Amino acid sequence: MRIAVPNKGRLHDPTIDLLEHAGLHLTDGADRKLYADTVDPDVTVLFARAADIPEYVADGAAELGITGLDQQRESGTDLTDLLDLEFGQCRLVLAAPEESAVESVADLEGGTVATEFPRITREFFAEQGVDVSVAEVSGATELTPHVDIADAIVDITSTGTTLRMNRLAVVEEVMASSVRLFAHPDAVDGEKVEQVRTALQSVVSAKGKRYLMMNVPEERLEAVEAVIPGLGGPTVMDVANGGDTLAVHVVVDERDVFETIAKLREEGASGILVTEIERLVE
Ligand SMILES: Nc1ncnc2c1ncn2[C@@H]1O[C@H](COP(=O)(O)OP(=O)(O)OP(=O)(O)O)[C@@H](O)[C@H]1O
Ligand SMILES: O=P(O)(O)OC[C@H]1O[C@H](OP(=O)(O)OP(=O)(O)O)[C@H](O)[C@@H]1O
Ligand SMILES: [Mg+2]
Repeated sequence: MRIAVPNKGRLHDPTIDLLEHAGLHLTDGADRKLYADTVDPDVTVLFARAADIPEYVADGAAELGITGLDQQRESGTDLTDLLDLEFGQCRLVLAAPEESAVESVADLEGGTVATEFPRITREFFAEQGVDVSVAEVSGATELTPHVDIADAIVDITSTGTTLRMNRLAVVEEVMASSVRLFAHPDAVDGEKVEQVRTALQSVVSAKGKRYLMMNVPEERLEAVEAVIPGLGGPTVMDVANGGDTLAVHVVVDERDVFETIAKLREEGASGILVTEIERLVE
């Protein structure tokens, strides 16, 4: 089975990291190659441009592909979105020069919009019932409204720095995107596909979680259990030669850790350890 992954750009490194954390180690390096083997003899990684990955999967060159939802929408391919990998979060927005009269989508009627995403842009304006001409560019989109090529742009933003630097203001959000695991619709039920999906899911699930370990005097167990949030009950174990001390282990949301630790200490827990979790199969 083949997985198409970004060969360069901002999605390359986090995608390789994700595969590694999921246990799908690349055995022969990721640099400047078309293919790489993984520790699983049935899984090969195919490197391609983020924008080309949907086509690779649609054409059957790979059963799975990892790329941005924006790229899949722009490709017009019919793929199954198996899993949100929760990185590469960004928004496609309609933006116009800060000093321009464009304040709403309707203000662009009869105007020109420059973008690297012509399909998404056409669909957006068609849905809004606003007639524009779309100028397809392949980079530096933010400059086009300042050189009379376009009245507005549809482009990616995340921190907003690039728009601000180019004195552009958001008029409307077109879509939100993040990196997804896509499958060819005919491959969805494959056993290997499900194995890979589960492995990647386990890394995504673990990212926002922490593993807490602590010592608790037996008579404080109930009080400690009462302040532990979520994810089912804790694991409680005897401590060898520990008298009436118990070891309590539990998985909690990362954002709850700070508050939970304070409460655990109040209730008599000690020796509290917090660790990251590599994978969590729910
Ligand atoms: N600033 C950003 N923040 C978060 N995600 C982003 C950002 N810019 C792009 N992305 C996501 O990464 C994907 C690929 O962007 P990237 O810049 O790596 O590729 P590219 O510009 O198409 O690469 P190249 O043209 O060099 O092949 C985008 O389609 C989008 O999903
Ligand atoms: O809101 P911001 O945080 O400023 O991010 C937005 C910018 O990020 C992307 O460019 P990238 O850095 O990938 O460079 P590129 O134009 O070479 O693709 C995108 O094309 C925007 O220009
Ligand atoms: Mg880019």
